[in-house]
Amino acid sequence: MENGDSTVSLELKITDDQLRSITYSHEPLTALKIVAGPGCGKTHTLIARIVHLLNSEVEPSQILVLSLTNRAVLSLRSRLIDLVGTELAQKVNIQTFHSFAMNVLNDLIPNQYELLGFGGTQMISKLVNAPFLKRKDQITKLLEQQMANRMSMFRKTSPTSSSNLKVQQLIEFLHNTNVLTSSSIISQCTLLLRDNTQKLNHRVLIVDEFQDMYPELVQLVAVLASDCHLTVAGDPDQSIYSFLGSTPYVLNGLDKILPHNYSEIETINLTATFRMSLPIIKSSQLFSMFKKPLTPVESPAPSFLPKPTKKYFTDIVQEVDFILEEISRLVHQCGGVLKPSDFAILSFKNDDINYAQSVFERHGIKTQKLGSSPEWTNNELYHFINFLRVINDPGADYPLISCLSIIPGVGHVSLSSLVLKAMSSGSPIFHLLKGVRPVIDNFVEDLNTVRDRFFQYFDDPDEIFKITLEFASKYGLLQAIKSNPNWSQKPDSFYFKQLESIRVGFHMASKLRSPNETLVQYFIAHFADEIVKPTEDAINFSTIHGAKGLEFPVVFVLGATQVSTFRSEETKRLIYVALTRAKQLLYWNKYLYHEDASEEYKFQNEFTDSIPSCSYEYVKYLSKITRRSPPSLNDYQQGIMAWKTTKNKTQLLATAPSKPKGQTSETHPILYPNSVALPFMKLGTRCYHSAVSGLLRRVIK
Ligand SMILES: Nc1ncnc2c1ncn2[C@@H]1O[C@H](COP(=O)(O)OP(=O)(O)OP(=O)(O)O)[C@@H](O)[C@H]1O
Repeated sequence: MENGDSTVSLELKITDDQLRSITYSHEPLTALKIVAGPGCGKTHTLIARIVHLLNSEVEPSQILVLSLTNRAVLSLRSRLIDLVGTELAQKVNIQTFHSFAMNVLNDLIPNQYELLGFGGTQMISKLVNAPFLKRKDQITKLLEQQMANRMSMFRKTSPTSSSNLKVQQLIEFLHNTNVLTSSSIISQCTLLLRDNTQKLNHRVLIVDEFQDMYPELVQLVAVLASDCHLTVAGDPDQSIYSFLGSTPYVLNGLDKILPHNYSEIETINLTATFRMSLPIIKSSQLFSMFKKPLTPVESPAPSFLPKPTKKYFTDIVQEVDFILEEISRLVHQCGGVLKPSDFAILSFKNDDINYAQSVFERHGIKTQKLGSSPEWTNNELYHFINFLRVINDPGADYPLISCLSIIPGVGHVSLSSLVLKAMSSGSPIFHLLKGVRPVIDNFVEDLNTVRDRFFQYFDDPDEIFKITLEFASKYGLLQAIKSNPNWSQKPDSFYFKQLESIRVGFHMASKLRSPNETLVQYFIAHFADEIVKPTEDAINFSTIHGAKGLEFPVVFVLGATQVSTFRSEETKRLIYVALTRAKQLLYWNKYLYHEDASEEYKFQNEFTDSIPSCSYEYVKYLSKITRRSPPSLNDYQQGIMAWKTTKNKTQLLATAPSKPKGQTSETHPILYPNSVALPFMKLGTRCYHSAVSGLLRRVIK
């Protein structure tokens, strides 16, 4: 394609099937479906296809690429940048479904829509005081039903006292304040686009991870595909969002989703995997529903590749101790070929992963939690953003009521009567606060003082962060944190690290904002895009959902609390995703007292109960996978000896050199106009501690 006077060229190693997928026609009303197992290069192929499109006179802005998570979007963007450079890659429209839908809503309707976040569901449960509305999923489900029907079905079940806010009034309040749930954002966007598709100018729509499309997303894809070319990629065995309504059969049913005027739908299967060793392929195939043929690109596979290890534990304490010692052994016996970032510990449940991470941190080992949105947006620290928004604009009802809902001493009656008054008078809630409760009067008085300081320092990220944190801490943030039943079990670093990522987010916002917006406006619009780029000196922790699409040389799957492995097909698919994140060494742990007798016999051939040996031959082989120099035979032997003679083996891991000699870790964020990638460990940790440790530590511990 002509881009100024430069031409983009593509030099990649590709298989024949990948080449066919990359160069397949992009005529309007044709579709290409790429079905492939883990590591077969779906993402790799999609990126190469985008480069091919750019070379085929498709303008970058005419390519719309949608995926589910920030992490997937970041990965697609950074891989595209590697191939075509930042300037051209930035022009290709790569977004999550949610940010795309939110942008469409905000472009087509002159309202500032916002997402009902973590704080919102907590606020709602306090506001309506309905016993049937306690859990986040119940609230979200109810709101979605209500928003969809725009009618109250809950008159009978909603509270009857006149001072109570009824559910339908709550819906109206949220509607007036332009608050949407994550799935209603998608459905509202679909409704709008049904009448307005001409406002979008894409010629090609590309959707990655298509197996995870749930009904609302499928409808949006159908509308967006109405007069362009569609390419989708997916793996039915990796469909793990059935709780949102997705099914592994959605790929099969693509023809039923697409408009009738589509002239052809071509399917290309990719079967060569570039990721997993042959023993890992064989073990993971036990969990494949669709039994797709999958072969390693390396053929024949060397005979010394270790089988995955299957270990049994009675509880998670014992299990995590084993993992700690095993990682320490591998790091030392492999003579520098494996670094902490090569290890991933994956689990079914967030609590397990938090526990495991806290044990590692207690031993002084650096860790990082992977996820597709910043961790603090899914816990009590989310309230920080509401305080920030209230300081920035007290007239915004939704963040204001969210803040009021966590102030100790402000109860359901005050909150609901405020909302009802605001609805009947049409005044902003801020104008109605006087005299409601003494604590609210103090809040208003402090808010006015805080706002003076806030606008004085509007361009100073550290001050903005500090002012907001002080104010939020005084009015309920700390109590909200402490109300979490698990707060006392979390390591000291749990909230500190996340606060640090917020503070660094402000720094990034001050660099990335455009001249006509403030750093706070930028931060408010983009905080959810932040994801932490992995660093070399930290071990990775993630839920299986959060590790989707990633790969690591060594993977441990936590299992001691996973009582029944074969409860459902969905669980099998989760296990499949977990096992297939591993390139070389895989540990699948299980709960000792639960035997799935009917299935267990199948594992005998594909797993072993011994730990893999680190022979020199294997270490040299591993060095090719991790692209690090192998140790000399002498260094290797010394590592083995050091391991044998050291008593405290875990301590050995904490003191392991974090970086190979002469090599610096690559922690630079990739800066996109609509994302904030945060290398938070690099930017002034000390300054942050002095800013917040006094504040938080005093109250939390
Ligand atoms: N033709 C190729 N040549 C060399 N490496 C490749 C090729 N195709 C894919 N890879 C590598 O294989 C690995 C897996 O690729 P990719 O992430 O695109 O797979 P995927 O099918 O999207 O995986 P998953 O299903 O787990 O999301 C990556 O490290 C990628 O760089």
